[in-house]
Amino acid sequence: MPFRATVLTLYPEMFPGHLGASLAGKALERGQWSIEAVQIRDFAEDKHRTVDDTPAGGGAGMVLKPDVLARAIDQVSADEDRPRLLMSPRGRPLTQARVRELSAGPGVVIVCGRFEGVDQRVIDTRNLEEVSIGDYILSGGEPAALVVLDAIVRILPGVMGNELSGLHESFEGGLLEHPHYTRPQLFEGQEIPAVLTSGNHGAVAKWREAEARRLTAERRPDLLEHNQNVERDPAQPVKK
Ligand SMILES: C[S@@+](CC[C@H](N)C(=O)[O-])C[C@H]1O[C@@H](n2cnc3c(N)ncnc32)[C@H](O)[C@@H]1O
Repeated sequence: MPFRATVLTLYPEMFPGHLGASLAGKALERGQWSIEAVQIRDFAEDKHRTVDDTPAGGGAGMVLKPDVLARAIDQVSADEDRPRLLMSPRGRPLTQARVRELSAGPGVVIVCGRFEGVDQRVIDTRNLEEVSIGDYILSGGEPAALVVLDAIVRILPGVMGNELSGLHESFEGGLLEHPHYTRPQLFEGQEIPAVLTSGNHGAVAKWREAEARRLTAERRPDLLEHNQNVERDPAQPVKK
């Protein structure tokens, strides 16, 4: 069964968005994955199709109603084992490791928050996994859902042109990736590092490893602390 994404949103017209273009779009056309955007408002039962209400305890903004959202979730994912994600700045930050797990599964149900967020009881009773895409606030969960799906879809089997290239990315081996160069040999007075054109594959691998470590230490020392035992040959695919 191809990977199946169901997105619950107040703005279904935002999907598939950029995922309808390029390699993800071609894979979508080929049926290698599917996406369905479901309008949460269709599950409101009053004549104004109300989806939000004022926060208990007072304060600014509105909160997505649990009854409406629960009906939507139950309708699209009753009796099945796809993980249910809630896009949320309070969630666990998305990692490439979690992306790999999700891409190996049957699909995902993604709930996009709006306003101040969603009622806590629907998070608890419907077992929603809160996922953040970074420490900043978006106006809604839709762009976050597109980010999560982009990361998943690009590593589905057969989606990327060169399957191996996905194994050499930043984070895959616990390090940021080394810098890249291509022709021309001389650009605005700057040469490609000689080792990369030496034809010595062992030396190239060593240089890439050293550069990956240098960049990681400089920009993301937290990654090195979490991956003290990273021993990686960048010429080899990363073992999962
Ligand atoms: C304006 S935000 C709500 C922010 C919330 N009041 C807070 O302070 O945590 C509206 C919705 O956008 C989505 N969102 C905003 N920032 C996000 C982020 N960094 N990662 C994932 N989703 C995000 C969530 O679905 C959220 O419910």
